[in-house]
Amino acid sequence: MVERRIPVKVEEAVHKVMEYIKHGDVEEVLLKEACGRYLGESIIATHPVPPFDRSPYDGFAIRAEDSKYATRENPVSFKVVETIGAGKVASAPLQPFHAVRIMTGAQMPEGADAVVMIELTQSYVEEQQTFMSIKRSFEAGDNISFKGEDVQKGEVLVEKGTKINPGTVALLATFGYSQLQVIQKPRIGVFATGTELLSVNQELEPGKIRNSNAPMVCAQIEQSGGIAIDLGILEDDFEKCYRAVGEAINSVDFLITTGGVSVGDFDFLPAIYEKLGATVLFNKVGMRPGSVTTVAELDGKLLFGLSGNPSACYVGFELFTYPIIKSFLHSKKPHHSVVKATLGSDFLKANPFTRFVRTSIEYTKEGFVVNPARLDKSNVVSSLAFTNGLTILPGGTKGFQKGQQVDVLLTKDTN
Ligand SMILES: Nc1nc2c(c(=O)[nH]1)N[C@H]1C(S)=C(S)[C@@H](COP(=O)(O)OP(=O)(O)OC[C@H]3O[C@@H](n4cnc5c(N)ncnc54)[C@H](O)[C@@H]3O)O[C@H]1N2
Ligand code: MOO
Ligand SMILES: [Mg+2]
Repeated sequence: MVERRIPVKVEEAVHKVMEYIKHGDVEEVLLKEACGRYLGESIIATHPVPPFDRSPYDGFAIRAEDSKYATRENPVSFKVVETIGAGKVASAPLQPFHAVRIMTGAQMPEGADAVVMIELTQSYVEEQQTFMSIKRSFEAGDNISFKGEDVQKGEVLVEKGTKINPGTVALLATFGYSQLQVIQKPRIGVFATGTELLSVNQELEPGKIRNSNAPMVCAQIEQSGGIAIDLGILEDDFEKCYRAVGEAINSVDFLITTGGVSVGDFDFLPAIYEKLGATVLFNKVGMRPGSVTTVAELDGKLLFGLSGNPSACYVGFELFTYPIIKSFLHSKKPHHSVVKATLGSDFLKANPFTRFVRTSIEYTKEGFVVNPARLDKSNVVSSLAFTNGLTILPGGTKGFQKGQQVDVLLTKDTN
């Protein structure tokens, strides 16, 4: 008699897994290696940005009050006393009716309180002295990029647990972080189980297929910010699988197996979890594909028993393993984002379980539109190449029609 499994709701299954969140420690990396990693320390502004008042234009720094009576009919002239490019500072405080020719990014001379763009001035030379004149007045503060206008000293700019993007790298560089603390990546072992499995470089043989799950899952792990450790293929042999799983768990933060979790004669994972003394969080989820996804816990470590069917394996990872990886990385938003979209095709057949349709989501003038990515069956692999989201069709007695609004889980890593 086959054991009857009680399905748990998807949200409940996710909730159960999230009770075993483990947060990663920090490690130091060079700034050039930091993009894509998660901040292990908050970035706090150690100085204002810009650190000094500076000119946002190529022009002339003046005292605004000297320009008060400048008009088209009565231009006011300034003696140009020096020229400073970015990186240089004026040699002396600015005197009345003097101007410093100043370039974008250069520090404002002491005493100057406005900048006139070059295009609004006329320069001329008299007795070997350069002058410039202007035909309108300026207010104090005109055309100045003020110290601290971008960032105030002491501001907490980016919090620990934020994914570092090229913009974050710019900020880190601004504050002199040539090296910084990031969260260690979780090490995740992956076993593909199945006597039918060949490695990628093997020729097909009768009854055999190439192992596509492990390379896919390793890519999913890497894309989510973890380190994938491909532990190879295990034939469906209880003792061999039991020993391999038992040993591997000690050297990784999480362990994924694919296949062998259903009720077949050679589906050994349930018995392996039992013999290992692991606590099974659930072994059936009210979803399609991936209903047989099983998650167990042993000594605080999670064992993800993903389904062998490629599409079910993919979905199981994105729903359960992805948020655990993100949580390990201290992400404050560990789950994939969900957006509203319009169904581009009919799904008329009702299903008691929540369906996660591998979907190609497109952004059109009318908003997001979703269509199934090729054949929507648990055992297909081809749809996965065109999947960038999972359309969530709640279980029930009704089907869904083209044009209906649905929720879509974006599987592209946006967090
Ligand atoms: N009597 C029942 N049979 C099945 C049930 C059920 O409830 N009762 N559930 C079905 C569902 S749903 C799924 S999903 C699969 C799950 O099977 P397993 O997770 O135990 O996986 P396997 O049996 O090992 O393999 C299933 C399928 O996937 C192929 N596979 C396995 N590993 C890989 C890999 N690394 N790369 C590519 N393809 C792989 C394997 O050859 C099988 O075709 O069970 C149903 N059966
Ligand atoms: O678990 Mo199976 O993937 O529901 O199709
Ligand atoms: Mg099976």
